[in-house]
Amino acid sequence: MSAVIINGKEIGQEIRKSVEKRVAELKEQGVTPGLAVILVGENPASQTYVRNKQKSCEAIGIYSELIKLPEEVSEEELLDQIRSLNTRESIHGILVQLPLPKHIDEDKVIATISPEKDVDGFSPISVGRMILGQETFLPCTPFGVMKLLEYSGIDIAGKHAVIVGRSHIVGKPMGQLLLQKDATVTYTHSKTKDLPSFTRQADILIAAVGQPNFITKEHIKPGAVVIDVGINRDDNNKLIGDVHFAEVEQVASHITPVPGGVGPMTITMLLFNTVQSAEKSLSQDKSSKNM
Ligand SMILES: Nc1nc(=O)c2c([nH]1)NC[C@@H]1CN(c3ccc(C(=O)N[C@@H](CCC(=O)O)C(=O)O)cc3)C=[N+]21
Repeated sequence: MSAVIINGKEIGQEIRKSVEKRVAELKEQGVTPGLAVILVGENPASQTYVRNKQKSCEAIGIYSELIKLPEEVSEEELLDQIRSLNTRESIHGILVQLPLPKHIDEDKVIATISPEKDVDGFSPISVGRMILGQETFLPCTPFGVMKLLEYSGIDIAGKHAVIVGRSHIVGKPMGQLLLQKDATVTYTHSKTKDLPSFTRQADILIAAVGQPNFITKEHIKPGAVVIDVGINRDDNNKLIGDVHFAEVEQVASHITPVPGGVGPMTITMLLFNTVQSAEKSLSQDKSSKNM
């Protein structure tokens, strides 16, 4: 028996089509959704990601603007750029590509992005709203995973979800979103003792470790749903996940591949959030004019 492979590329395409329709409707009302991407320095991986984000925007009619800053840019100058984007009406989403150079305080930078334009969902206000179940932008990767589960017809309520990894941008918010859908959630991490004893209890396993092929069949309960959030490069610079796909595929009921699983969903939800932000600004505009 082998697992159903959850096709993130296909599900992402389907969602992008509906986002594209919303872009067209916004344009009919005179608004073009706009995303500003700030890239600091010359990190080749970051350059590739940013290019992909811009291409994806262009493909569905979202305006995207790249702000390239040199590696040595001062923190204050970066903060000024963000403050100026916060007030620009044509910009509905602001994304600061991570990681940032060491001399810049990442927390401070993220906290400067207006929560109303924080389409990454990384700011403390956005995270607080998410945990309280309030209206906010959800972080794109965990949001994308929720969509993968939904489109694949996987029930969450009452299921035991085990998260491996507790990063601010994936593990932590992932557990919160699953909790909101009534999963029983266990967080595990690098200090967890006897990891397999936890992961083997998972109906839904989220691997967000950052180590290639870390999750093997010994970690998996037969019939589990396995979501691989890992993006690692092997010796030949090939993209591989945190899950040993060939092995785990034999025991899981569903599994996401790398590439073609969670990755394409991350960008899809960024587009989704940007369009959502533009729609919101339009409706607020209308209501203020009616006052
Ligand atoms: N502020 C910020 N927001 C981010 O969302 C953010 C970031 N910084 N820094 C870096 C990570 C990484 N990330 C990915 C997005 C898409 C793919 C993706 O589409 N991957 C494809 C393959 C791409 C390839 O082949 O290189 C896939 O998995 O199928 C991967 C990784 C967003 N990140």
